Amino acid sequence: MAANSVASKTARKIGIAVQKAASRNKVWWYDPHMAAATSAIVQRLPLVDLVAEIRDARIPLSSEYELLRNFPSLSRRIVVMNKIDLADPTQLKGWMRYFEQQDCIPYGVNSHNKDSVKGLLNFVQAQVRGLCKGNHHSSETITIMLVGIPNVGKSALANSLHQIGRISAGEKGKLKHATVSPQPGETKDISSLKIGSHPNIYLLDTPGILPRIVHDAELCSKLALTGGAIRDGLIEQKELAVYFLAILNLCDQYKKWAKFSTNQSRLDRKEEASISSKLEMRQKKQYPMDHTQDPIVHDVRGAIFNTISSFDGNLELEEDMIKLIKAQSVALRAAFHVPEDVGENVDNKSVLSC
Ligand SMILES: Nc1nc2c(ncn2[C@@H]2O[C@H](COP(=O)(O)OP(=O)(O)OP(=O)(O)O)[C@@H](O)[C@H]2O)c(=O)[nH]1
Repeated sequence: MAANSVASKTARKIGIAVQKAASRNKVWWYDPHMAAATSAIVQRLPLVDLVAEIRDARIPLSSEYELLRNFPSLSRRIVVMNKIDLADPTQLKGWMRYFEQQDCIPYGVNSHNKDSVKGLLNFVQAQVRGLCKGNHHSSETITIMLVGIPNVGKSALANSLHQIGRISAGEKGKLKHATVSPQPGETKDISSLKIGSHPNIYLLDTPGILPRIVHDAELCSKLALTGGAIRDGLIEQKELAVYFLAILNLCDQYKKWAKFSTNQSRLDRKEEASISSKLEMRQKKQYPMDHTQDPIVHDVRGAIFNTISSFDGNLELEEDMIKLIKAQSVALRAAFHVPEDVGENVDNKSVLSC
């Protein structure tokens, strides 16, 4: 279909560009620490009681952790789809069914949300009880290894589970803190965080690992688009924004953002902002800010809603899709408050985080 062709052509272009840039500069994404971490993980994998593979809920297939393919006999394994706040709920249900059919135990979570993490903790504890009951385990200590590609949120999840697990077990003492960062490759060593007592449950947070070379160009562009696994600088930001808008323009996601359109009264939005900022204040001490409450995110969502809903072209046609994307670039510059004298090469990546 012509409309899809804008998205897929751009995806291919981005993927190939990433691969070329990576091979030309011999940088790829396989940092030296990944080689050391790989052997440390491979040594420990058969020794842990449970493996939790963390994937990005938006791209659960593309964020597969390749290392686990070498351990087909590893039965004690769960697939945790993190960042569900950024994923399409309907698609997520489909992915849950898909993983169940693959004989995996799937779970969806938002590691920035306390209730969601509590749900995961209960789920993990139930798995641990199952292990103990089935006589798979006799010791007082259970270890769970968190594995995944870079930036899927392993450390964020480890911190939240550690914090909630310690509080619910009534344990005092200083909390540990794994490094969380929007840049990939920040976790360089394996660290252990306690998340439960009776039995003691320890999480091993591991550095994110990607395959040394990614041959599939479209996979490269998906990893680049979801922002994180592949380092900035290898990707042409403008192409990435076009790819993102082409995908967004083809789905119904924007309809949810009518409330951010310029037609909604400013008063309603102010009231909404004040309620959410009170909520935010309460949560801020323990959890990172929920990006969906950011006024710029509201403006960006409003701009996207306005441009798509007022567009009367045929998105099946490539030229119309490009016309809409051009109109969106103008509207988004305003939403991001980009001064008029700043040229075309603005960092378009910020739109991806909205
Ligand atoms: N929206 C959203 N962001 C998340 C979530 N979990 C983590 N993040 C963000 O994703 C980014 C990466 O999180 P990390 O915990 O550092 O990821 P990691 O997998 O440990 O990364 P590496 O150290 O590269 O292996 C950070 O900016 C987090 O705040 C989530 O559930 N929702």
